[in-house]
Amino acid sequence: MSIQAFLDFGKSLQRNGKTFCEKASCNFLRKELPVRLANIIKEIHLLPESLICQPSTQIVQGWYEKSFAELITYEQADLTNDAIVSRFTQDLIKIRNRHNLVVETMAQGVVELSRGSEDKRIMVDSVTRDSIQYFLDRFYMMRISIRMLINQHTILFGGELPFSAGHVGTIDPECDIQLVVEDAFASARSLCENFYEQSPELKMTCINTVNREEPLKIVYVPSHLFHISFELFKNAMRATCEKGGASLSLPPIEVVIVKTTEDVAIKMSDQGGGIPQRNMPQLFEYMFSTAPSPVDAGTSVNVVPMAGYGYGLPLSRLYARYFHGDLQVYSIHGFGTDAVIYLKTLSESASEFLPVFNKSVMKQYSSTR
Ligand SMILES: O=C(O)CCCOc1c(F)cc(-c2c(C(=O)NCc3ccc(C(=O)O)cc3)noc2-c2cc(Cl)c(O)cc2O)cc1F
Repeated sequence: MSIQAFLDFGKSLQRNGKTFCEKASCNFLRKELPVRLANIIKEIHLLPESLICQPSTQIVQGWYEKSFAELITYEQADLTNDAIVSRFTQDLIKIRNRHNLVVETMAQGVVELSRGSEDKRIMVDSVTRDSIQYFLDRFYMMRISIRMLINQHTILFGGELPFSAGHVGTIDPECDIQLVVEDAFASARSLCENFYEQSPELKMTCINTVNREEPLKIVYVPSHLFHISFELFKNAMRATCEKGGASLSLPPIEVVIVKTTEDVAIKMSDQGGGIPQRNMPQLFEYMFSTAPSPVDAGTSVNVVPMAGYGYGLPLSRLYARYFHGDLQVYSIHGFGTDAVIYLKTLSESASEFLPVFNKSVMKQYSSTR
């Protein structure tokens, strides 16, 4: 699906009526969701045995198999029966809630593997690490796509409220990029103030090369852009405050947003000291991110780290890539870091970027089986 297709379907409710559209949406989802779940389940089976055998991985696998089994009971259902259509929508809400903690539970499975909870002899070799990195990128991207399909349906038909008026499901047809980025900055800033008792200022420049003097708007999912921006601002503020120490004036975080006919680019530049090039690959690694967190290391539990080895960055890159955008980080060690979010300007070009399951995928795992 492209963002435009999601939008067109949502807008067709006025023309075709809600009941007709809910049946059409059910008919699409009862085929599409089991296919996406089946792809994930097939790929879980290809994981290194050392990860599959972990208790938390087993829990996640069980959730996917249970949800698949529930959805395929609708394969031949009579969708002219309103009660069945309504039950399908309620079951989607139940399935989405069942999977709310998949990221954390899967991360726990990776931690259990790293700690060798089952068998101290398990060392995570680089081939296993690579296949886990490959799997989790695909696994979490598929999860983003499944939750997008379910959320669109449950907001349009399940009585769940859209984020605000004018939105079509989770999509804002006129998403004001500057406002969402400023919102994310404010949220990260209050977290920063609580933790560091200081925070850098924001210096923002907006350039709209398509319609000068107009606000920079595109059709997008504001919650995705907020999630990505919030994560990047947290990192930039952490580096700036850690480097700045108790100095009175911190260098600002400079944001430049540029919209052209092709792309929207959002660059966030900080003077937080940067990272050595040798460390850059680790930023996006799930295995690195799940190293025992500062809290695990015995720090007092009330110390909530600004950025605590979470999956924040790799997941943010998946959100950016989901509709064919990207997230890139350029760091100058000794000076600071630039993080750039790229989004598609045209909603027709912003189509879902889905992992496909085929023979070449199986080769990616073959060396670990
Ligand atoms: O919780 C999560 O998922 C995010 C966890 C991630 O947490 C991090 C974090 F917030 C910020 C940094 C960091 C540092 C740093 O820390 N520099 C100090 C140091 C100096 C020397 C060496 C060395 O010699 O090895 C390493 C670091 N410098 O720039 C950044 C930085 C990183 C990103 Cl992705 C960004 O968007 C903006 C930034 O300013 C690194 C993180 F890792």
